[in-house]
Amino acid sequence: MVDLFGRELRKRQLVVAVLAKVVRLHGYEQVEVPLVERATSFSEEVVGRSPWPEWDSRGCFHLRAPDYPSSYEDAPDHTDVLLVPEGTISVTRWIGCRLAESPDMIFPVKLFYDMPCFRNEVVAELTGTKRRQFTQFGLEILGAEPGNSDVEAVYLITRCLEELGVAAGGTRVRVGDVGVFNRLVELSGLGPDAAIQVKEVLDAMAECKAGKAPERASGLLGRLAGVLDAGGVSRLPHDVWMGLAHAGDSVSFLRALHDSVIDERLDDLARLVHVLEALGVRVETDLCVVRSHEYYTGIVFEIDVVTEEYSHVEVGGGGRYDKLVGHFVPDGGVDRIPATGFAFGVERLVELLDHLDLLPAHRVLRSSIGLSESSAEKLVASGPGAQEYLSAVRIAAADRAAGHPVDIYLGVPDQVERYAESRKIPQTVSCEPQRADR
Ligand SMILES: N[C@@H](Cc1c[nH]c[nH+]1)C(=O)O
Repeated sequence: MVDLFGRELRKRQLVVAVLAKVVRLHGYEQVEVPLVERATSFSEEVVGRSPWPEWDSRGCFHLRAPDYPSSYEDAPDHTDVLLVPEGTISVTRWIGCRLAESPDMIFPVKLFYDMPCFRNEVVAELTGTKRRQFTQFGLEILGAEPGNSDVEAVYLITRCLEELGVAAGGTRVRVGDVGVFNRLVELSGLGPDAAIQVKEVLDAMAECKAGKAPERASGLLGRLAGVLDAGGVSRLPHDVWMGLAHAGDSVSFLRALHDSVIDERLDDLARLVHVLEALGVRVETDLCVVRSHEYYTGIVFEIDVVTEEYSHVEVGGGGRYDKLVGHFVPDGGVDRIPATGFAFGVERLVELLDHLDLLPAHRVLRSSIGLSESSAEKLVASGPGAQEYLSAVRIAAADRAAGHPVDIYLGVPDQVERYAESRKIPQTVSCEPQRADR
């Protein structure tokens, strides 16, 4: 975990502010959730069988919070909680509880959030953008059937990146459908543990195909063959799994099965791709895109930024999760609230924007969208007296009202110039003491 200050912090704030501006413009409302969440929200029943998050349950920070009933002298009860590893669970828990209070809630509900998340990454794997604390900017559309809501989620990803300066063709969205994966598991008679191993391999293969550490591919294919053999999978489904993992165009392997469930999913996927292309989104289909979170139920996608000289695979991802909200409606009774969404890893975004030179100093310091902290255009050189400060506030008021940041000097008197210089504040004005208004 790191401390952030100055330019680095402002970069992140700028990116989040741009993202928030885009999604607000599209009618999304911000939601803020706590940093801890009950461990029960992440139980296997809710989030599925694969270890959470990212294939290993040790990847979460678990805590036991003591609850003292009425004084610290009382023996405490305990609540098992964890530091949130992502936003979707908390947001769906919130909406589920709200739904119980107001059953006539009007759907869809369009939300976004910007929140710190925590994952206990292995120390040797920590990097500048893979840290144990990171920021997610996410968006959820709750209570909307598959179709246009998926289009909107994916389209907004491209709009967000465009607004940050990434050219439209630079954003690539890889789409798949976990419904296809689930059906193939069923057809090939794979047990739950084997299915999770296969899913993990496909997830990694999707990354390889997208260009991230492609040298892993042959090892992954070997591992897949091993899992399928150990699971006693018969010849045809065996070949389909291998072909799916291996192929650039995994759709044709699946079409060859002539299975109505799979065909229907592929038709929906083709429709989604068609609409996205009409919106100018660069989209590729890859059925190896399955995502690690098991709450997904349908369309899933991963977001890359790929230009001629630069490639960042997976700056974010998302998908449909039609069965999650129901788990959080107290007293049950709600089986399906269709929902979709995505999240960006903000640090990854900052890194790639930096790489593409899209966060130059003037943009970070003099952003037009509300980053005024300490990037003052003017310094009012106030002295230590209260009256001087009141004058300075009056002097600063007009500029501030017009949106120009003004800093009032609060240091020792003979250091004003050094201060202005070191903070690179272009203009310093002195202030004459005035009498305070009565
Ligand atoms: N919560 C998901 C992203 C997402 C948001 N909505 C749907 N999916 C993640 O952390 O990867």
